[in-house]
Amino acid sequence: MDFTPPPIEDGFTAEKLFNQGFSYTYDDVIFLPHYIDFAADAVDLSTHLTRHLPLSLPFVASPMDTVSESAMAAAMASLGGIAIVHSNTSASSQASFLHTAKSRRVPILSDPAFCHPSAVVDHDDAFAGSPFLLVTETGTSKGKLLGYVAKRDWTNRTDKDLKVRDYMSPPPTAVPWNADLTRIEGVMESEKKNGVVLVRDEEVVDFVTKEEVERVKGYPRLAAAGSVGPDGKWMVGAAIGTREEDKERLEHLVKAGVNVVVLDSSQGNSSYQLEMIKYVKKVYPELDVIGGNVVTMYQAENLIQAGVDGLRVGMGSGSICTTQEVCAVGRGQATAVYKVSSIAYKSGVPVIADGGISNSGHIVKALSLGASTVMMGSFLAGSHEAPGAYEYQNGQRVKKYRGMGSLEAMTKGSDARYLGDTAKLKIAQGVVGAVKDKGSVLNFIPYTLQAVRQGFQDIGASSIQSAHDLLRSRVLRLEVRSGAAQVEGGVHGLVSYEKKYF
Ligand SMILES: NC(=O)C1=CN([C@@H]2O[C@H](COP(=O)(O)OP(=O)(O)OC[C@H]3O[C@@H](n4cnc5c(N)ncnc54)[C@H](O)[C@@H]3O)[C@@H](O)[C@H]2O)C=CC1
Ligand SMILES: O=c1[nH]c(=O)c2[nH+]cn([C@@H]3O[C@H](COP(=O)(O)O)[C@@H](O)[C@H]3O)c2[nH]1
Ligand SMILES: [K+]
Repeated sequence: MDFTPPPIEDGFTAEKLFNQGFSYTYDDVIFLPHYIDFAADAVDLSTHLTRHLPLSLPFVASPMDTVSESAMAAAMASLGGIAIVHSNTSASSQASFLHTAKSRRVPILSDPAFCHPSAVVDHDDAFAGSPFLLVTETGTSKGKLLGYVAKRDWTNRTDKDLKVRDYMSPPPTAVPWNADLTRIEGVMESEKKNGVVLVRDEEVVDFVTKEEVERVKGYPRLAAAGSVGPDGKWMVGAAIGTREEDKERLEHLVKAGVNVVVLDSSQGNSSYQLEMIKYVKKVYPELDVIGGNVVTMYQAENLIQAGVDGLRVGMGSGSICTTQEVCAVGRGQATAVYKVSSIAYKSGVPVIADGGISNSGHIVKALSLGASTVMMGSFLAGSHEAPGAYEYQNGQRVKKYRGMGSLEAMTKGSDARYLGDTAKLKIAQGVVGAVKDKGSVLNFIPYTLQAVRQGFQDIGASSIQSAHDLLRSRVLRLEVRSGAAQVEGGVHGLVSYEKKYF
């Protein structure tokens, strides 16, 4: 890697560009290409989420209730990234997201329901949204497995008044919880079965079908390892708030093996957050804590002094955010990422660029302006792994995606934090919407990663660290794009076209 500035002065350094009184976002700026002396495949995108938590992929799923629950957590960890499970639910149910994701080493999750052999299943509520009902001696996940009922078969039965034991299928073969796809597939083949159950410590954790194994096998393979913590399980993060009751929530999460916590707030530079950072670091010194959100150097410095291990950057930049409109505060995301990173790196605190990512170019920009990872909401919502069911809107298959500060999300759980304890008037800082079906993150994340590698190659950065070095040694040059330049940079002048990336 060559860090000598090009002999011919051209473009602006980030330092100059971001100190002119404008708030810029990703689309405003464009990098000038540099010099290529390595292959795109050689670009190493491994990184750190926090001081002590390495990732092989710089991608983080946002703590939102339409993005990150168990399935997203297992999928992101299997790819080498991580998900932060949301806290818009009870502490025990948030802990169960961790438990479920950490109970397997494959990104497959059918979340089966359980029942007793003498149960009569006369309503599909018994399946709790899962395709399978597992029948155990105790009627819970912890008893001996006696058989199972597939919802598909149950729906066609005319004798639903019978006890389950009278029509259940025999129990599938058990496989240890941490078996990988090859092993699971091997067992299915040798036993000539179309499904197996994953079992851990006498607990049945899931039912894996051949169909699901085939689906996952069809996705691109990443060379990078999955994110496995010191406990040998998938790494999963969790969001908490800054109220007294969040200390109890944290205790539940720590028991469930949480690998990192995010103090989830739009304005992290508060006495509440500073106190919570100190509390977490004192009570759980081994646990890394991410503070935020911040967009200024001053906010960042306060949290760094309080002891954060990572900083989440972004205020009002999210696709569902209305904070800048409602509160008149925030910052253009490119400026925010650059400014916060320029102070955080001096203390070795990694920055998470949160919000506003809608294409691979935005990821290249975030990482090259100093972030170590990107946190995404809308980019991952609408995927197979996001919570919720698909529906149709104007003939398009979509999934719901909503802001955590939308009226709907607040009504569901974040009421206390939004209303304050005494406030009577609810003001939303987010909207409820829908995003189109994107398929599985296991499919589109590897392609996105490859696009990011190509961007890195163009600017001459062979790793995230080298991108940061290019930035700080003033070799990286950029410019602001005028409105017309932005139009020119997009597809233009065609009567019709189809945008297809892979
Ligand atoms: N990144 C962004 O631009 C934004 C994100 N959001 C998301 O919405 C959700 C909620 O964000 P916020 O409203 O900022 O949550 P928050 O919990 O930080 O703040 C809600 C209210 O509770 C108060 N509060 C917090 N701790 C307190 C304590 N210990 N005692 C008394 N009052 C206390 C705060 O001052 C604020 O008035 C989060 O998921 C956040 O990520 C919301 C708006 C903007
Ligand atoms: O102003 C806001 N009101 C909200 O209701 C809200 N909910 C989430 N967020 C933030 O947006 C980020 C996700 O943004 P993207 O969809 O652009 O990835 C998230 O990661 C959050 O930082 C909110 N911001
Ligand atoms: K916005």
